[in-house]
Amino acid sequence: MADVRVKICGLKTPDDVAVAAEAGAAYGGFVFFPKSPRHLEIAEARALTQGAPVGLAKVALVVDADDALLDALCAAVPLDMLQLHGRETPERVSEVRARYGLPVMKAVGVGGTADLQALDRYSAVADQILVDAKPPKGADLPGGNGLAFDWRLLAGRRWTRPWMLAGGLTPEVVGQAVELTGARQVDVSSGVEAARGVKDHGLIRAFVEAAQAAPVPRL
Ligand SMILES: O=C(O)c1ccccc1N[C@@H]1O[C@H](COP(=O)(O)O)[C@@H](O)[C@H]1O
Repeated sequence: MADVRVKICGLKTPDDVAVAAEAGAAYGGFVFFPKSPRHLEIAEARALTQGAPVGLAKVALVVDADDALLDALCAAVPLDMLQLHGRETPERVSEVRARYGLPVMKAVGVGGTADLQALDRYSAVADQILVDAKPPKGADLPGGNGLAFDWRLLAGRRWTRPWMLAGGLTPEVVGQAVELTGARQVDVSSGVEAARGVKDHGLIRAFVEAAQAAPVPRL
């Protein structure tokens, strides 16, 4: 059985990057959103990603970014994927894919069955979809809040593109989340932190181990 692939998001230091890679994460996420405690300046991200092991796919997380930001980011930082985590329309997803030539993962917030249609819409245009918890009304961040949604909403759902489960995952619950949803990829930020925006290296290792030990059901 193939391992569950893990993304550790909100990496901010060279040690965060090294520990995520050594632990066996497939993706490292770098956040470009000034309201986030995980926000990086482009120069910081350039230094971090240039030193990253080749096996770790480098994902830039942006929120409703305009072309000026994406131009600067893509010119300076060696990236493997863009994660669009705002209110980007399907048309904008297609535009970003075409303009930058990088795979695009579109995040969709799920709070109830009404949100599931959006997953179908975006899976037609994005390379991957990220199924996250819908942020609470008035939240500063559209993700990275450590909140889970009811994973049973995904029961029996399939998409044509690879997808990743996110939202409130921790080393303790990731196994159950994988078992219930059949996710083959998982993403975590808050659940591997000692304080908001500060990664805990022991928790990163524990998360990757728990995710990779989870039995993925044949759904
Ligand atoms: O991590 C952030 O600061 C962030 C900011 C803006 C949008 C998304 C963000 N993080 C993403 O949110 C999900 C869930 O995170 P958590 O594990 O519940 O904290 C994950 O995909 C992060 O990549």
